Amino acid sequence: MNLAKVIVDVPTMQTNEPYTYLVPDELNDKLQKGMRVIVPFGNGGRKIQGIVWDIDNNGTFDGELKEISGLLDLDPVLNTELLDMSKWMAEKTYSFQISCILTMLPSVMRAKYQKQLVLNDSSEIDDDILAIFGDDNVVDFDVDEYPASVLKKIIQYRKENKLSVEYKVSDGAKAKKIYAIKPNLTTEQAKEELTKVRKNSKNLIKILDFIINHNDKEIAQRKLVHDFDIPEAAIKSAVDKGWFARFLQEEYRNPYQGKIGTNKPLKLNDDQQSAVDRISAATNRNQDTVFLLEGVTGSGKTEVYLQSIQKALELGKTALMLVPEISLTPQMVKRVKGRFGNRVAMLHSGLSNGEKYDEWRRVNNGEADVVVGARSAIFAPLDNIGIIIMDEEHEASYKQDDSPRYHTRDVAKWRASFHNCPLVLGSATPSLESRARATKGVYQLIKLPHRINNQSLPEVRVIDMKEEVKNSGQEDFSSELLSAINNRLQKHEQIVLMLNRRGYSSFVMCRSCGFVLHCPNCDISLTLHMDSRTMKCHYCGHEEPIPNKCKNCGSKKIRYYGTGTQKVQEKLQSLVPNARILRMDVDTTRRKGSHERILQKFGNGEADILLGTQMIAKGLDFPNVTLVGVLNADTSLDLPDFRSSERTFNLLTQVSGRAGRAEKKGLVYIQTFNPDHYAIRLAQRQDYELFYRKEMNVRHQTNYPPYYFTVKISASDVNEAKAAAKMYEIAKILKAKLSDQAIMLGPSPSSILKLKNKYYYQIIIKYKNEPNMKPCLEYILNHYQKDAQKGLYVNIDPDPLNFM
Ligand SMILES: Nc1ncnc2c1ncn2[C@@H]1O[C@H](COP(=O)(O)OP(=O)(O)OP(=O)(O)O)[C@@H](O)[C@H]1O
Ligand SMILES: [Zn+2]
Ligand SMILES: [Zn+2]
Repeated sequence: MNLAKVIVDVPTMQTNEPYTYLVPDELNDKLQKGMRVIVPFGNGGRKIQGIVWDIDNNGTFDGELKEISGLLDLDPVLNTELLDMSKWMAEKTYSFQISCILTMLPSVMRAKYQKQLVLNDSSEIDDDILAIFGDDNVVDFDVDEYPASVLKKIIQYRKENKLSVEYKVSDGAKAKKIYAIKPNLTTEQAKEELTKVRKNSKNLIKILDFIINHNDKEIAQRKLVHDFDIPEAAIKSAVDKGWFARFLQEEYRNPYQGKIGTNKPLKLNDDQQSAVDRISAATNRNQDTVFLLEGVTGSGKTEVYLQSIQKALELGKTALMLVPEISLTPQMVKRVKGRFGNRVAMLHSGLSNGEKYDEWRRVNNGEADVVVGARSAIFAPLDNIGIIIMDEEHEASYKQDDSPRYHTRDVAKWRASFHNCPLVLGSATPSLESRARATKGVYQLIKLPHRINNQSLPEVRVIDMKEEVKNSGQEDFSSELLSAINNRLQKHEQIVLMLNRRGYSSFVMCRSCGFVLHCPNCDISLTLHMDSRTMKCHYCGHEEPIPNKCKNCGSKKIRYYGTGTQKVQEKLQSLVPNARILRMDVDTTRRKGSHERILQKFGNGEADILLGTQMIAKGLDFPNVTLVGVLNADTSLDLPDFRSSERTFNLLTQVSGRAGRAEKKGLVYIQTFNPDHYAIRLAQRQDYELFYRKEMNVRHQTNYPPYYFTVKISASDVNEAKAAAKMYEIAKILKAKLSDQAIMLGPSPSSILKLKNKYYYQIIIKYKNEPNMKPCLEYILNHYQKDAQKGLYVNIDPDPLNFM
């Protein structure tokens, strides 16, 4: 028997194993591992998508088998490497293999299921039901489209088998097709025709001229219209005459077409050169070494990446470079595309789904051998990888927040060892975990301690806002920062200002009774937004009108507290009326391409000040920026998370690094209410190594990573008591199964207890050596799976980055 093992698109624990199907004869020679198929599933035999995990041409099976119904692909969409990886990843992240597989593929390849209503027997069926079908026997069927009276009848007819409901699997992965033209005439024939056409048939003459000059050329119809000024109607009549063959051709959507110039490799300085030498030696020798490239801001890490990629390409290998989403700036694209041209595929959220699919196919077909992208680009279907790079390796966005909760760094390591190639982790402020591994010699440490051209790091001044408020009542702009802003405006130098809170005011409080307006769905206060004149929840998107009286006591004494980017922009504009200010935050960058447009404008000198949230802290390389101001350095310090010092240090160091990157010297102001906090003091010195040692001490004393491993288990339910009770139950299991060296924090409500109408309770376990941990977590996952049907979800987050 020809059998295939298929991983089905039913994400439950019971279906987390491949299912066996019969391969029908007509698919025998076509079916390959890693293809998407349609298979019947369950008692009703509804059709779902699956992935072929394995094929056995001499299989035996006792019992009844269903047949594969159809193929969705002509070539495999997952190679054996990615198939193996999906299994490893499912185990590592306590998730379902099918979820991992779907995460690896472009979203358009996740099949959609369309319910259909089928008419089996039209006798004795009411007219209003027959009308649904029109002339067909099958129609798409969405339950909410019909009134209850109609649904009732449908249910009855179903019982009588006159109607049935089926599922159609529809594949969203469609290549874009365009018309292309190819001349059918030889040059001689065209010349011959030319003597026959009338002198005033201008368009036909143009067409024949085209054929005479380009007679073997295939050309997009659109191009023929554009470049040769031939109207579509004339092309059609040439097709009718048999001069042209017209056919449909696949076209890649290329968002960068023709927009990017070229650039040449720069002459490396000694530190950069020795970095490239060490990295490419590993590529040469097929060694899966992990390098930690610790380079201060502006030390030229990108050039090291590009030249190391170049070396891999020279050996006929491919390269994968990951950057945080927000660093995929026009500058970054220009540098990489400008260096390697069309060989580069870009994968990021700024592209439409169609564009992403096309870029993915260029990689899958081997047409692109350099991939640059954000988190999910780690799954790009490259063969023969010679180098993997992760820029800003400390960035939290490398960890996915939903299932599968993978960290890109772990996947990158897996792929590097599969391909026997180096992995380069780069940052000015490496994560403590990575830096500690470098100390131990697990990673190779490479340092770039100086800025390019030996420009010094900018001077950083810390301003105590407690004093400032006392003396001048100023909350947003200290007098020192303001005079520095004025000074730069006069000199026509540029300014970057960071305020880590968007919106206008962070909360609204009644001064009579102290009532704060909260989101009805979440345990979070609503933020005032002036542009839309609404109160918004930043977690679930809930919006409501700005209140004019207190919802609790009816008082009109309502005050807005705290500031966000919108309010600061207003204030700043009134302080420096002639300055041109650009604001960059989630609200101004929602539209496709707006992020790029803002940065382009700033880069072109069309604005003096770039004001934004942490979005502006990373990667920007503008030579004319000489002043950076952090308006409130404390926002990330106050969070109940053991990494808050590390995050604050990183953010301040990164944003400081935007100043003085070229010839002109940079200056940075950090405004804070905690001027003596070590994270702020050390960020002032931009001394990563000292911060690392200090913070390692803190972690050692408090038993946190990198000294301990952590795992977070959480339960959520619309009923708070149920979520809490479940966590206490789980706590009991954990206590029974784990050693007494494991430290358990909780059960406790999560810091945001209520989110999108669900309550969250959690346990955090810190542990060192706990052989029982994996089986124990798997037991919990299996055991509580059934509760998901009732709306109670138990989630496991290994090595969580978010403790709240
Ligand atoms: N060898 C070189 N010669 C001249 N200029 C260079 C050289 N290497 C890099 N540069 C330039 O130095 C500037 C800073 O480099 P780059 O942006 O790569 O720094 P970085 O280390 O990534 O900094 P950050 O961590 O702050 O993003 C860029 O404008 C880059 O073009
Ligand atoms: Zn009130
Ligand atoms: Zn909400």
